[in-house]
Parts: sequence; C-alpha cells; structure tokens
Amino acid sequence: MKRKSAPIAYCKLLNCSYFKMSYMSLNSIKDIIGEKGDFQRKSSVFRNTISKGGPFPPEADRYHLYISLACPWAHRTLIVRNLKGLDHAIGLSVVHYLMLENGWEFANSDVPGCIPDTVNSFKMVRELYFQSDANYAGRFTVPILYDKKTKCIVNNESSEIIRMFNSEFNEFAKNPELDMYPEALRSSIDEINARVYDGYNNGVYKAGFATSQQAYEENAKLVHDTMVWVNEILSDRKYLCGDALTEADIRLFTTVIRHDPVYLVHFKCNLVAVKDLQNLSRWVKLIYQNERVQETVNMEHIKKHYYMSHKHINPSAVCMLQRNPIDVTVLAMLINYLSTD
Ligand SMILES: N[C@@H](CCC(=O)N[C@@H](CS)C(=O)NCC(=O)O)C(=O)O
Repeated sequence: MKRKSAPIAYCKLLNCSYFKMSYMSLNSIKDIIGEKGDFQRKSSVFRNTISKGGPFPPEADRYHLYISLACPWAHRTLIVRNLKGLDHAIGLSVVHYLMLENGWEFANSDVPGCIPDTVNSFKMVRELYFQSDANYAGRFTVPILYDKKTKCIVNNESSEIIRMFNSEFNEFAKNPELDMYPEALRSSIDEINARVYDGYNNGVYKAGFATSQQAYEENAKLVHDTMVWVNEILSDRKYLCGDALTEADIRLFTTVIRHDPVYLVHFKCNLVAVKDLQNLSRWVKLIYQNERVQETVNMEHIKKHYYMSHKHINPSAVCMLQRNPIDVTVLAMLINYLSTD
C-alpha cells in the first residue's frame, strides 16, 4: 500500500520555521567553511535603500537599528548613528553578547549594555528575519535596519547602512554637515575600504575560522600585511584619507579596537599587535578620544562574545576578563592617554 501522507507531511515540515531553525543551527559552522578549510562569508540578503520618493523614505522615528556591541560590522553602524546625531530619530536595540545555538538573542535591560526589542518584543533576532520573509533561509546576522511601518527588514549590510545614515537622514541629524563619504575622497575611500575589508575586517575571521594550516597561515599573513600597510598610510596623515575623518576610518577602527584583546589571541592573528604599530596606535587613540565613539566601545561585550560564543575554537570558553597587558592598546593605553594628555 502506497502511503501518500508521508511526503506531504515531510514537505510541510520543510516549510515550517522550526525545521529551518534547526537546519540553520546545525549547519551554521559547516556551511561557511570551504573545501580548503577556508572561511567564506555569505553576502547579506536585504539590500533596500532609504531614499526620498522610494518605498522607504527618510522619516524620523520610523526606522530601528538592531545591533550587537560585540560585532564589528554592527559597531560601525552605531558609531555613524552617533556621530551624525541620529539617536533621537533612529531607535536602537542591543542583543546579548552570547551567540549560541539560537543565534543572537535579546536580553532584559538588566544585562549591562543590552537593550530589548522594544518594537516587537521578540526574544531572538531570527524572528525579525522570519517576520520579513517567512521563507528566509539565510543567516541571522546583525546589524539590521528595520522599518517599523511595514514591519520588515530594510537592509542588513553594514556598509550600506552607514552610507544611508551619512546622507539620507540629514534633515533630522544633529550633525548634518558631517560627510563621511565626501565626493572628492570617494575613490580613495573605496580603494582603502576594499583592501581593509578583505585583508583585515574579514581577514581576521578568515584566519580565525580556518580549519587548514594553509588557509590559516595565508590569512594570518594577509592580516599582518594589511595592518602594516595601513600603518604606513598613516605615517604622513591624521586620518586614512587625509585631514578629515571618513567612513574608511570607522570601518578600520572597529577591527583595530578588537585586535589586541581578541583577534591576536582568539583568532591567532599574532604576527603583529596594534600596540607595536606606532601610527596605527596614534590613530586609534585619536578616534577613541571622541566621546560619541568612546561610548560605543563595550569591551565586556566584545571579549565575552568572542571567547564564549565560538566553542569550536575555544571549547572551554575561558578568557581573561580583567584588563590585562595584552589589552594595552585598547583600554589601558587609551585610558592612560586620556588622563595624561
Ligand atoms: N556583511 C555583513 C556581516 C554581518 C555579520 O556577519 N554579522 C555577524 C556578527 S559579527 C552575525 O550576525 N553572525 C550571525 C551568524 O552568522 O549566524 C555586514 O557587514 O553587515
């Protein structure tokens, strides 16, 4: 006797979000490692833009930013939101620092640094993805720029979100004159961004998550070379593209600030430390001096996230949470600098 109900039940199972959830978590590590043991980052899926006359026009109190304080990509968006003075116009939620089998989760505001989902009262970031697209089958990443009006994700790609914050909300921004992607500097910003992205922002992940000796060595070397290259660029100028702070600086900053406390040890990017590169150290201190940048750096979220969430590279989840000599660039040295200068 042929059974017809089984395949139908199976198809239903395939379509239900519970199946998708377990499927994604089972494969969350496997599907990003290539045949040569190399980490391959998947592209972001939601790529709409905020623009006047479009389906997502700039409006105050319509869009909401979901971030992790630990994640360097999300960190960029928070810095640009702060520097442009958009806090009052674009809401914010901050997830818990741990990213375990359910992905990013929201915590109560009694966990320092966390801000719950005040829009939907969701418990998990994945719920935002399924609300936007019931058949979503990608990764559940932050940052997310979300539209409260249509209840959907507008964009989940940090490089695009920072551009929108820079130029599309100027009528509500407290600092509309700040242009972090000025016309005259666009080609040098693009050029620096491209090399910094591959060799450093993503390079540290390629080294840290590599599962073959060759992939690790190649990428640790690439990270080293890129750090030396930016250090050299900074030998005769204040910021990466000259006298003005641009998005290229912000995109570099969120990786540099994590380097000595996390990437040097946890991702084994140990061919050079930020503290040993003079120009890069001077530059990171300069950026950190800005109070609106400083308030976005949460070293507790950063350290706890990396050392405690990546069980495949640190199974015991132990880490040095006290400020220690290896953190010197990022916290101790910056704090010394601020108090003595
Ligand atoms: N290209 C994305 C990358 C975002 C990203 O990979 N975020 C990580 C955190 S650092 C994430 O949310 N990962 C969750 C996952 O992969 O499941 C961007 O720049 O916005």
